[in-house]
Amino acid sequence: MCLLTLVKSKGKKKNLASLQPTEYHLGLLKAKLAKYRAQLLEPSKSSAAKGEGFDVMKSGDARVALIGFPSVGKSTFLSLMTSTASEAASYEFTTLTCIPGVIEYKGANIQLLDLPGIIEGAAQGKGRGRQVIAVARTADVVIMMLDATKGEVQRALLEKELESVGIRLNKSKPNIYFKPKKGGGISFNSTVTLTQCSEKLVQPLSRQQLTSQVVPAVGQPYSVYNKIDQISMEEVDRLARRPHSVVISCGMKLNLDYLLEKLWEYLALTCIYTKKRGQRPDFTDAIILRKGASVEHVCHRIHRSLASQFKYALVWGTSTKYSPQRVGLTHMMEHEDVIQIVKK
Ligand SMILES: Nc1nc2c(ncn2[C@@H]2O[C@H](COP(=O)(O)OP(=O)(O)OP(=O)(O)O)[C@@H](O)[C@H]2O)c(=O)[nH]1
Ligand SMILES: [K+]
Ligand SMILES: [Mg+2]
Repeated sequence: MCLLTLVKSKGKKKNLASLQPTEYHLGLLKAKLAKYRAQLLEPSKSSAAKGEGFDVMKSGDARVALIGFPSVGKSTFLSLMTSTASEAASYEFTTLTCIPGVIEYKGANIQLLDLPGIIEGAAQGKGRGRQVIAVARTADVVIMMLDATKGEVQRALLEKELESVGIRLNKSKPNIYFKPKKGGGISFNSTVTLTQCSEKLVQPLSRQQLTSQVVPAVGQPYSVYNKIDQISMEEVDRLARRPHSVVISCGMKLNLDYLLEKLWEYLALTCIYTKKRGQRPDFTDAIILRKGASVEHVCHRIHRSLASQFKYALVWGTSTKYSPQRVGLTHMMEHEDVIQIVKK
């Protein structure tokens, strides 16, 4: 629900008016900080050559980045899961750039990115840390790949690195949408109760700052402990029970299917099928959207101008009370719903 509508309709004008001036200044401060952070993450001119090969085009329905210390098995994993071969070897820093591959799963194309190993201090620019972290920020899900033989040490260090650059850990993405208004400013929409920000607070921020700060680019990272062929059964058992964790062995191809299932859950993609009037739904070609997508999102995916010609839609599936149900643009779609759009 739009925050402003909420404020007006429920007569809670106080909410906006009582925003502390300090909060407003905090908003400005965060905007500045976001700018500095963005600069920090950009490779400096002299190191431009080092950044070569990191600008991989986004493709497919979602992007997953592999982050981890050297030689944990990131490249081995990419080569196993995709048709791309990424060189793997027993020495550290085998991979020096970003290598993209594609996982095809349940009709979706998931872009998987292999990256160089990062070292402690990556966030401050050690090694290729900045470039790697900058790529991680563009991902829908980050897989923290860990060497199971190194126990918990790697996980704690890696979490510290990622958190120090503002990558939110183990928190789901907030459902906040925004777009620039024609007359200036930003229109703001949220499906959750906001505790940390408000419409007024985000006005001083530019679109880019909003993307990087208010709506973090990265969802929950997932810990994947590789090389379980090298540890005891007890240790496998212990690691597998840790929250947000999956144990695998690339070497012995163990538990990879389970990892894919979990990854799919984590991505929480929503498959929508379309149907023309008087015809059966087209189950061969799903529209794949992120969780929390509305009818409006579906329209945008079909055609840019469809939302403006939209009259109503008929929806069959778990998102409706009865099927079909006549719904408007703001109706939230659920996984495997069928939709028929009626134009004006
Ligand atoms: N025992 C065992 N070895 C593995 C497993 N997965 C990968 N390896 C080995 O670990 C070494 C490093 O693998 P890579 O895939 O190059 O690791 P990486 O994380 O890409 O390394 P960098 O690119 O150097 O950061 C190689 O010798 C692999 O054969 C596994 O499940 N078990
Ligand atoms: K390696
Ligand atoms: Mg590698």
